[in-house]
Amino acid sequence: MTFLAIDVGNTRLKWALYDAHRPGAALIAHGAEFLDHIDRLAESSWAQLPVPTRMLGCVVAGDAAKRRVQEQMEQMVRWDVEPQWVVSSAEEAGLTNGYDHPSRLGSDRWVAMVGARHHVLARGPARPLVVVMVGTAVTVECIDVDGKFLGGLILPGHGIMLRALETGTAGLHVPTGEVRPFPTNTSDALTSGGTYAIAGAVERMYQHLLQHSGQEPACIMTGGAGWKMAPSMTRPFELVDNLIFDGLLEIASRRFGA
Ligand SMILES: Nc1ncnc2c1ncn2[C@@H]1O[C@H](COP(=O)(O)OP(=O)(O)O)[C@@H](O)[C@H]1O
Ligand SMILES: CC(C)(COP(=O)(O)O)[C@@H](O)C(=O)NCCC(=O)O
Ligand SMILES: [K+]
Repeated sequence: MTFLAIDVGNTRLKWALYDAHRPGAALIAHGAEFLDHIDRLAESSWAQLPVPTRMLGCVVAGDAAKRRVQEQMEQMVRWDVEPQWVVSSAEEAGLTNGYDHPSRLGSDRWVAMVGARHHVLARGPARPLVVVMVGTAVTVECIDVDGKFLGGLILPGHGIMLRALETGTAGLHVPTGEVRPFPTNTSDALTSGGTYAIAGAVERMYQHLLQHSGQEPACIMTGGAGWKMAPSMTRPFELVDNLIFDGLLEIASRRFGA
């Protein structure tokens, strides 16, 4: 009973094939493609793959991207698997959704929160939780000790911040710099500005959650650019590579049964 997990973000599609649709399943193969390259998945990365029995994904890159992924799945002659996509809901896998309109919450955020909550529960008692996802955009979610998603921030990721500054000013066209406490050149000033904007926003949410719960939150970070942020955080953050896949496994085990 192989399981294909797919996460279509605004920059890249990430996929992973597991030997079962349950938490802790063994990873058989995985990969990532920029969205422009979705249309060659069938003839490249997926060509030699064992046939998936079930599939579950999350997509925030729009309906056209979703259709292109489904087209690739249809092109796989030996595959006979129905594409299923997570939609954020009021409740899922022990998590409750405090969003004003639960279905408007990005499904990648919802799935990552499911993964993070179960990551904490697998290690000990429930704790309040800050989940940071550093992708095209950055999201910072707060979950209370009972598993209620209280709310979260959306801010621009590194790339968007730099592009916004480049296009919005006359004099900011410089190579990527280093993160410095006291930047003394334009490159370092831009790179440090972006990094500390994110770190500062996260710190603020940590404080909100600490104040709300009266208990130190656990902190988990994920996403393609998470490793860039890790050294600049003000609190100890656990960097988890595959939080979205962990969430998809958790949801799949409930949805598809044993
Ligand atoms: N090898 C890489 N390929 C692409 N983007 C990368 C890579 N390493 C880090 N990044 C950064 O990660 C971001 C994309 O992360 P990702 O989690 O794939 O985003 P999304 O889920 O929004 O598609 C990019 O904005 C880029 O800054
Ligand atoms: C916030 C996001 C753009 C993040 O996308 P990503 O950086 O993962 O590509 C995405 O989760 C989204 O489109 N959300 C819908 C709006 C919301 O969550 O409120
Ligand atoms: K994402």
